[in-house]
Amino acid sequence: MNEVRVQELIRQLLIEIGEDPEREGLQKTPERVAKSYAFLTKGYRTDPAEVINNAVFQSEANNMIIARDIEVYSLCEHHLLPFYGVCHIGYVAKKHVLGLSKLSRIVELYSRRLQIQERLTSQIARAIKDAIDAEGVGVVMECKHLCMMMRGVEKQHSTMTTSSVLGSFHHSQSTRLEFLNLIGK
Ligand SMILES: Nc1nc2c(ncn2[C@@H]2O[C@H](COP(=O)(O)OP(=O)(O)OP(=O)(O)O)[C@@H](O)[C@H]2O)c(=O)[nH]1
Ligand SMILES: [Zn+2]
Repeated sequence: MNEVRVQELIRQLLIEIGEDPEREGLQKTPERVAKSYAFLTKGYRTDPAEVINNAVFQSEANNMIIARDIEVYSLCEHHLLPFYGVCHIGYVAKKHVLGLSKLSRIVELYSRRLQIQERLTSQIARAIKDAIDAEGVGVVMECKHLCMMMRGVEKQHSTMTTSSVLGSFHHSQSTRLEFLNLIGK
């Protein structure tokens, strides 16, 4: 991302919305916004292999591993407004498990992009499945979308829930139910 070009675009945007980019409070705004977008979209410039960083460990146990309430902040691709909430992840390993922090890092990798919640949910599930050849993966995400709260239909209390289930979480109802039970759903 070319931050200097983004700064100029933000300056133009300020003018178009009727602001004066030279007034004191706005002088550094293009620079701040460019930095902010670089962070909020860093997922495009992050290499999945680097994120996982070989934190794949052998394990014979094939019980279910759960990470609950991982915070999610993303931008909706329709309005560039935030959606945010929590993500719950479960998987059953075949031979390998992932370093615990890597689940959160995979969430970051895909949430720091322009997204719809459905795709974000399935990309996270797929990345975990592929990284360790898991027997099954389940991801449930619950988010609030500012594009529905502060504009548009202006619904303040609605939450969107999405899920993606792969492998045994897809085929086996008992595995899926165990997952939903463990995440408290
Ligand atoms: N399925 C899905 N829809 C989303 C997500 N984020 C935003 N949307 C919806 O995308 C739709 C875009 O609809 P459009 O009619 O093209 O855009 P709009 O006129 O701004 O729509 P309103 O929000 O209804 O004012 C809206 O219904 C949004 O609520 C998401 O993550 N998943
Ligand atoms: Zn939106």
